[in-house]
Amino acid sequence: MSTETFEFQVEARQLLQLMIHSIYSNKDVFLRELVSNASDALDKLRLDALRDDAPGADVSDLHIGIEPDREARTLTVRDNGIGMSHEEVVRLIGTIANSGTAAFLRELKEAEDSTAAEGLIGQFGVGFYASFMVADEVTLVTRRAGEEHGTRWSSTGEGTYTIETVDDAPQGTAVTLRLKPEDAEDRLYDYTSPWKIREIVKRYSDFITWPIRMIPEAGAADGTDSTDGTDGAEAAEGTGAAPEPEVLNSMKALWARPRSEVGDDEYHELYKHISHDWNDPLETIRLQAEGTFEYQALLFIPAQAPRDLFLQGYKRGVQLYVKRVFIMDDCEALMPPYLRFVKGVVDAQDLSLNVSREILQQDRQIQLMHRRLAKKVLSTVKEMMTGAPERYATFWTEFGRVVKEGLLSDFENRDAILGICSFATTRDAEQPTTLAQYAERMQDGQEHIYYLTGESRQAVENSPHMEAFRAKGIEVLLLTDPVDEVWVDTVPEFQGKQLRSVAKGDVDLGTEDEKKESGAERERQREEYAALLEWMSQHLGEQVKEVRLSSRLTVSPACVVSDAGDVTPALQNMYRAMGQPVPEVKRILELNPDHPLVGGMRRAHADGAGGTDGTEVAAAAETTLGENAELLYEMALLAEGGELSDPSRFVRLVADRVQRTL
Ligand SMILES: Nc1ncnc2c1ncn2[C@@H]1O[C@H](COP(=O)(O)OP(=O)(O)OP(=O)(O)O)[C@@H](O)[C@H]1O
Repeated sequence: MSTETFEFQVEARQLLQLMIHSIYSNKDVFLRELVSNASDALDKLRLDALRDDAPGADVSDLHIGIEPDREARTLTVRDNGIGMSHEEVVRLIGTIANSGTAAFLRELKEAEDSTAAEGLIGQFGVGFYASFMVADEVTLVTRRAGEEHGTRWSSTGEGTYTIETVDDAPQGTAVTLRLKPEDAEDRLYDYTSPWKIREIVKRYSDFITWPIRMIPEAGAADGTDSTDGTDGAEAAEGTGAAPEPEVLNSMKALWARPRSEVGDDEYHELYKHISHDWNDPLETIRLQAEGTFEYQALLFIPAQAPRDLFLQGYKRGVQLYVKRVFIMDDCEALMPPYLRFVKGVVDAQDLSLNVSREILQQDRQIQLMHRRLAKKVLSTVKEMMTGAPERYATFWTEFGRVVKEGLLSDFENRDAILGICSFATTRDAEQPTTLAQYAERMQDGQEHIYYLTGESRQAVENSPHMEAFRAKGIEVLLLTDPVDEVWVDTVPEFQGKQLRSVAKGDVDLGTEDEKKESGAERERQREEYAALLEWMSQHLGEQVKEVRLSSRLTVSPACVVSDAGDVTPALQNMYRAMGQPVPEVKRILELNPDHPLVGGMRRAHADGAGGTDGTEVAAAAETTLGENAELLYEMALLAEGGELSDPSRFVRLVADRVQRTL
């Protein structure tokens, strides 16, 4: 058979270089990755067989074999699972399809020190390629179950790999590593040592539901003696010429075992197996449902949000098992989209092994399960808030943005979701607040929970809309996630208190007495400014629906606000970005009557600039006043971080005025 040579895809090559130069210090995990892949391959084959979808496959003794050969310094991990076709080998082993991994590689390039790099790699896991941490050549021989020919893939990890067709490959996949020399200082151990293999499997792969058999000294078959082990631990068990395979794992389904019997480490290893994350999870959640519809769930909240969490095509959902048999990955029927970061296993007793995604979506029991699991995740986070505030803070930083999507979709759990939200606040530069804490601190006479949405904390905090609130010491929530623009409009209240944007509608702050006192003064100003406001409303009629006096400004001359029920500009932009047409909604220009600029405009208007006496002087004055009105409006837009429709005209008008001061 002819041997073909292929080049690795660029990203794959980068990743291999990293593996060869070993930026990850714990090299033992290569074996976990190979066993994990082998286990997946066995799951897939069993499932196909259950569905009569694997003609010609042998499912009689499914297992994983580990074969060390001390003499040849090789280690082989073998499974008799689904295997790969020639095309699959090229597609799956030579390229990196995972978008998260591509993003990871970009970041890794930027990471300066090796600890940062190790942290990053832990976040993604690299699967099969981890072999190159411990091997200088990797050979994979595989035959897809039911197919006649097999494929041999081989590479030193340097840029190319070879592929050839083979005739005598057994069903499944065997990965043989030519091991690098032992180097304990670099945590590169002797991976032909049965003792080491036992230890690694026990630590990382004990729960794997297939037998992991070690065949000590595979080399014995070609004449080497299996009893010449040098480890003390091995010498004791060297029993002679024909070593029996030894099953290394207990195969117990962790989710079915009582909590008291399982160590946290074991849970964490299961998490790593199903999530491909190399780090421990933030939280482990166990749930056992008894009764008519029996199931067990073991759910995990990762410690870090995956990079592709917000990309289209992100696979959500947990693994579904039926009576200990793996049925599917990413079972989206079991988790709502806003909890799509939750990983784990759900094992149901009363489902058919043939169950399909479509059936699951409609199954009433599954819907009940979905509700129960969502509630359980939310209540766990709630407990974290009080029991482990630091862990909760991590949770919120990583997943808060996603969880808030639930406010738009899961009405049944809205209060529970609001209860675990926290928000940046004007009260504290670092420490966020919950709504309950905010409500507790509300001042006498304050009726609403105030917030402002925007692009960044700085932009929101410096927005003119905040001035009166700052002056009166009223706390405002600073909402800067895109999703905030949307949910605030759909959540009417929290504990009977309305949520109100400081940039929308009228604001009426202060105690009853203060309101009464300021009422008379306001009335006077309203009369004083009536003519200017009317003139400006007309002059700026294209841009705004009204010009009025403001009670929210103390420093700035003007600000732009929306009517209570109107869509904000940010939301309009979001809809537009999604390709949805939105009509332009005009906003309201509010003026600060106590600002000298606004007072000056009133006088200019009263002096005849807004008049209609038709003289040339009056016409010029009106043009100037009109331009000033435009500038005032545009300055207000800039102050809230908005954009101008004609920036060059704005600059020209400002330059003209600056010039006159020189
Ligand atoms: N023993 C095997 N039997 C059958 N297919 C395999 C085996 N090992 C790997 N594969 C195929 O190759 C693909 C890539 O494997 P690899 O370990 O690189 O990544 P992964 O397991 O998909 O994810 P991760 O990189 O996060 O570990 C797998 O998804 C699987 O389809």
